[in-house]
Amino acid sequence: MSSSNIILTKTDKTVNGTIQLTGSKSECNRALVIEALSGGRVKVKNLSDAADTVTLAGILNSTQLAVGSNAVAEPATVNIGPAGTAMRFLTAYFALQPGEVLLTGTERMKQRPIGILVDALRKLGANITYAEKDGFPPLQISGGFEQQTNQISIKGDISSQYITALLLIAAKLPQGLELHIEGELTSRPYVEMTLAMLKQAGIQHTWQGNMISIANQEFSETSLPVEPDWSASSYWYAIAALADEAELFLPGLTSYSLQGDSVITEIMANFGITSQFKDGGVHLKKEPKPIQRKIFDMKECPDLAQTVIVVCAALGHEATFTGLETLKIKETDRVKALQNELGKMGVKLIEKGLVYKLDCSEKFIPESMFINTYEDHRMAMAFAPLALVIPQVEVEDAMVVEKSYPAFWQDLEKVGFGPLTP
Ligand SMILES: O=C(O)C1=C[C@@H](OP(=O)(O)O)[C@@H](O)[C@H](O)C1
Ligand SMILES: C=C(OP(=O)(O)O)C(=O)O
Repeated sequence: MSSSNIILTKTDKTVNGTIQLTGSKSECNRALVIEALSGGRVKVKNLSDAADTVTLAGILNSTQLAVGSNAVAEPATVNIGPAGTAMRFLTAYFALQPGEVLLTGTERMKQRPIGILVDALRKLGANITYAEKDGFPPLQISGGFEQQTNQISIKGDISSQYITALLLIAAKLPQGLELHIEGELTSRPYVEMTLAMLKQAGIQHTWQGNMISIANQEFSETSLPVEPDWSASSYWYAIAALADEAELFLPGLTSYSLQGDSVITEIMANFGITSQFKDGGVHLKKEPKPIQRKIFDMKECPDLAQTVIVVCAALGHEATFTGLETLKIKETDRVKALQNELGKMGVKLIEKGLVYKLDCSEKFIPESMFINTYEDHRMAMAFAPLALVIPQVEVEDAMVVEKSYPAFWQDLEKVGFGPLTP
């Protein structure tokens, strides 16, 4: 598929089908770093085809080979593209590995803050300098260091990815790590996912109050299976919510998941979507009912925010949203991007301090709508379901979905969204 726009139409408002989702990029990215740190004792199972994961796997493979052949004497430039999670995890990983690396990414990556993580790693003893702007990638990392302390304090309210990055390397630190989380912890389920996966890989921890401790210890010989991506499932829940009738089967998803985004089942129950776990997956069914819930807190599931806000806008449901603070430093400023695009159907997302209110009083359904995507996969995927309520939806830069869900458009085509005109 070319990197051009795509046009979606869906005249028939019924959606039926089976969609096999790719693996969770969050789980995969953790599993890959754990595999690399374990020296191959831990093996990843069901690698995702998300571009961020493929990029990370390629980098870890090539840099491990380079270390083996002593070829890292020359500083290597490592370009992580738009993958924020991988950027943060690799910063900690390369700080530990011997060798010189210039770690960089897209122009947007150079605007995504990393100072909190760099400060923490420097306190541990790591040698990291900023190649351009203080506090932001690219980073010059001179890997391998003598550990200065095992006590680190870190702010918890900007990104949980900094915390995960430190936890992933903690067991390899000679003195282990005692991580004190300052203030509120955002995206908490992602930290829980990290600790659960480390545990599967044989790494024990304690978490008491604001303190997470991991001693120096060995990884076990084991495999880490990766579940399908619950964040990706959210677009199917949105499609079901906007369809007249929907019956969908998503194989491989189970009621117990390491992914906090599995909370989409509870969120979408408010929109009449039932989730039944059987046949080795989840069955979604639409059973129309009035929407009751008025307040949605997205702090623990920020990647679902766009999906849920677009569904509310399309249904004219004037809900209130909290926990959107971190959206401004993701692939784009997602709050601004949502405000711009919802504005094209007369819906406003009004910021009042930390609370956002959806105002649908001037909402209208245009004949066609052009969706700008701001190099953000979730803008493309969250707005695509609008083709069920707007006769024609054109989505800019269709390839953007590759970051986490490369088969998204093909999957839409399977259930009758079309013609998909590249
Ligand atoms: O650790 C992870 O895999 C992720 C953590 C979250 O980021 P923040 O902790 O920055 O909110 C989430 O938005 C991102 O897509 C994936
Ligand atoms: C925020 C996201 O990813 P990352 O931070 O890894 O770029 C995302 O996938 O929504």
